[in-house]
Formats: sequence, C-alpha cells, structure tokens
Amino acid sequence: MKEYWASLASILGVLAFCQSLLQVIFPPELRFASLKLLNRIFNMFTSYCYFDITEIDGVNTNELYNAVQLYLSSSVSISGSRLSLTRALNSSAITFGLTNNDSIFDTFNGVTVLWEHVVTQRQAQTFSWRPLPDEKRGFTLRIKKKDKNLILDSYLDYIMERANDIRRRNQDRLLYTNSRGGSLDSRGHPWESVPFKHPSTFETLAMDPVKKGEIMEDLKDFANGQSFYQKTGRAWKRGYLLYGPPGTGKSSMIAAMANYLGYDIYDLELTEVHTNSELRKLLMKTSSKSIIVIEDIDCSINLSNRKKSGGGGANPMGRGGGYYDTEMRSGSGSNGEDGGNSITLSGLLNFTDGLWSCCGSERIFVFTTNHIDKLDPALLRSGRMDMHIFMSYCSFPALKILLKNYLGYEEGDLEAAVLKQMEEIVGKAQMTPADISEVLIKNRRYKHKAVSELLEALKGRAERNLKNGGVREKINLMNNLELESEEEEQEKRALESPLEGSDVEDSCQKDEDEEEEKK
Ligand SMILES: Nc1ncnc2c1ncn2[C@@H]1O[C@H](COP(=O)(O)OP(=O)(O)OP(=O)(O)O)[C@@H](O)[C@H]1O
Ligand SMILES: [Mg+2]
Repeated sequence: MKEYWASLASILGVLAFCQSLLQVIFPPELRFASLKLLNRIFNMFTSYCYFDITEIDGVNTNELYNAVQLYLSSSVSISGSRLSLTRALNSSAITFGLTNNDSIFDTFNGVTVLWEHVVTQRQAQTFSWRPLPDEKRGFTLRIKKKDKNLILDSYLDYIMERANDIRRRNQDRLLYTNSRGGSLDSRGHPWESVPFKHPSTFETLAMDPVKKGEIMEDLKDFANGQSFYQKTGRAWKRGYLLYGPPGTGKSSMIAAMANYLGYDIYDLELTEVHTNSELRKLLMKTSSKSIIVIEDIDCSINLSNRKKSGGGGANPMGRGGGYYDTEMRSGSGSNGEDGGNSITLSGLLNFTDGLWSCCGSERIFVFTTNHIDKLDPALLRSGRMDMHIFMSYCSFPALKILLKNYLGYEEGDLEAAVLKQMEEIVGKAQMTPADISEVLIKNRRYKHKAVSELLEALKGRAERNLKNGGVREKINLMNNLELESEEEEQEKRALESPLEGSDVEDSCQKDEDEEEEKK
C-alpha cells in the first residue's frame, strides 16, 4: 500500500513538473492543449475536484467571491500567523480574511473542504471598459469527488446566506433622505445617505411592555415571513401608523425598529417631492430590508384635496364614481393651492400599496402623525396600514423603564412608598416620556433629587390637569348650555319664521291685488 501511494505521489509530482515546464517552453496554443491533456490525466489520478471562484467574472464583480471572502472571515481563527484585515465602507467592524495564497479547511454537514486564496499577477492588460486590478484574485475550493453533489447543492447557498448576514451585521445602518428634491447624484441616485447611529432600542423605549412585545413579535414574524407572503400571494411589506402627542416616542420607535431588524431607513420628505412619478422613482431606488418613513403625514401633504376636487364629493368614504381617478387628475398642485406641489393622495396610496410598491421586497412603511383624526380614511382602512400604534402619555410601566434608563434604577431599588405614589399619580399627570426624560436628565447625577423633582413635576401636572379639567368641564357645561339655548332660539325662530314668511307673502299678494284693482 505504501508503495502505491509513493508511486502515485511521484506520478503527480512529475505531472506538476511537466505542467510548469510546458508553461515556459511552448507557445500559448500548444501550451493550452497540452495543459488540458495533462489536467485530464491529473484528474484521473486524484480523488478531488476543484472549483475556481474568481474575483472578476468578465468585467463584472463576482458576488460569490465577495461572499466567500466574508464567509471565511467568520471562520478563520484569529490564531493564524498572517491574516488580512479589512474595513468596508460604512462599516464599523473589521473583518479578517485569508492572505494571498493561504488556505483554510472548512467543514459543512460533516464534510471537510479546502479553500485556497489564489493571487497571481495579471498579464498584459486585455481590453476592458473599466480598468482591472493588477492582481487576479480568486478562491479555489477543493472537494472530494464523492462529496461534490452533496456539498454543492447547499454549501454555496449557505455561504451566500451567511455572507449576507455578516454584511448586515458589520455594516452600519444608513439613513437616507431625499432633501435634494428630485435631483440625482452622479450615480443617478435621488437619495443621500449618512450612517444611522440612533441608540434607541426596544429595551430603552418606554412603553407598555405587553404592547412592545406584540410589536416586536409582529416585526420578527414579518422579517421571517418570506414563505408566508409568497404562499398567500401578498407583497412582502408591512405598514405601521404611529400616532400620539408630540414627545411620546414615535421617532424613537422607528429607530428602535430599524435597530431591531437591522434595516436601513428612508426618511421621505414629501414636501420635497413634486409629482407622483417622482415619488415612484424614489420608491424604485429604495433597497429591500428597509423602513420607509413619512413623518407627520398630516402636515406633509394636503390630504383633504379630494374634498376640494369637483368629483371627490363630500363623503370621505366614497370610493365609487372614480374617486381615485378624480383624485389623480385633481392634485392640489394642479390648482396651485399647494405651491406647485402636485403630489396627491392617490399617488401616495400607489406608493405604499400599488404595483410599484412591490419592486424590491421586505419593506416596512411607517407613517407618523400627531392628529390621526386629520388623516383621510383611505389611509386608515385595514390592509393599508397593518398596525395602528398609539403612543400615549407615560404610563407607570413606561416610567419604570425611564427610571432604569436614566438613573439605573431597577425594580426593587426605589422605596415602595415612592413607587406607589408615582403609580397613583402618573396617569393623572399626563406627561410625555419626553417631559419625564427632561426632568431625569437634568438631575441624573443626583438620583434622589431626580426622583423627588420628578414626583413634584408629576404632582404639579396632575393638579393642573385637575384644575384645567374642572375649568374645561365648566366651559364644556357652559358651551352645552349656550348650545342648548342657541338651539332653542333657532327652534323658536324656525317656528316663527313660517309665520313671518307667510306675512311677507301675504303682504306681497295684497300689494299685487291692489295694483290689479287699480288697473
Ligand atoms: N417612549 C419613549 N421612550 C423613551 N424615550 C422617549 C420616549 N418618548 C420620547 N422619548 C424621549 O423624548 C425625545 C423625543 O421623542 P421622539 O422624538 O421619539 O417623540 P415623537 O413622538 O417622535 O415626537 P414628535 O411627534 O414631536 O415627532 C427622544 O429623544 C427620547 O429621548
Ligand atoms: Mg417624531
């Protein structure tokens, strides 16, 4: 047996020697033919097969090369004697990789494979539309012939998937804006981006834990729901409407969503968009795994424009009679009421719901508003915004989260009596998490003072609300009384008016009769 291996090794050695000799002596055509022949003989004796994954495929970058590089960076042990270190654009993480002509073993489904990073100098520059790097880089994958099918079926898919995960984890999230209006940058992009570093997370977000849990679950289900959306024939997107008073955490919630799912954010400034087609182009240039945000939607666009349009009618729910068509044609800009901004509600609905909304996938739309009552029912109907989330004034569970965030107080750290007082009063105080955060930040170095000032602030607001509430009740009562007396007056007038009317009619008739008689 030993002898067999020795002779096989010497044959392979001779073949390798012949290969390199051929490269030096023969002209290219002959060299190519003989290399092919030698490779065949070589393949007959070896139990391995090899796959080359080059960095550049023709003139295009080979995605698989980048994926393998990233994938191997997660399995290369830091103990290696020489590793290459890279930090990608928009990334705060450093990745390790194989240096030139280095190799590494990897195991997948119990099968061991060998990866080699092959770097050679590029020979005379061939014609290309774009300059190619001086070095030719590629990975060679060595697999036992018997494992070839087993591994190729799923191994490469697995690598692509893992690489995408790593890329997402390493890359900073981006915040895009369309503040340049409709103009494009040098690469034809309408969006400008900056690294997104908002620290808000669901852990720091002060709100009812049950509601928070529901939202997190909904987001996770959405992100893992590719097959569900495929199966049910729905576009893979979801809409959230966040509403509530200012300072209750709507923007913080969006940041928490992005950080939770690892999505980018597209902050769409509707006032910068001039036409529906511009809106569509912006949508087409968003990437998947992103959150498209329209803040203060009630202020961004004249959503009541359909009422002003002739065909819209006054019935806000009226969808018959070509309601949307009329809307399309009669954007507020067309009649100049909106400073030339002709984006319409139907354009917006098409943006979130129409066929164009499906270019790309795994996208979340978030609208925020302080006045849900001002929104058009078409925006609120079920299926359009899948979840309506009310961001309310600070509740007791939310208050506990803020105390933990700013003062580091856990559940048992505060006196039970103080907590009880807070619990009783926080609902009546109607303070937003932003208000409470202000008090806590101001005194964060002196925890006791922070707590006592917070209690004072809560009490003060509760009392004021009670007084205002009392006054408001009185005003409402007076208003009601006034209304009632006004209604009574109107009724009286209505009852009297037919008499007055008949009087007038009668006198007119009398005058006419008299004139007739005179004639
Ligand atoms: N629920 C919350 N949890 C934690 N912090 C909050 C919360 N709500 C508000 N804050 C704090 O208050 C500040 C303002 O909050 P945010 O901008 O999220 O409010 P908003 O609801 O978007 O207000 P607006 O309606 O004015 O846009 C944030 O910087 C954050 O620190
Ligand atoms: Mg906000």
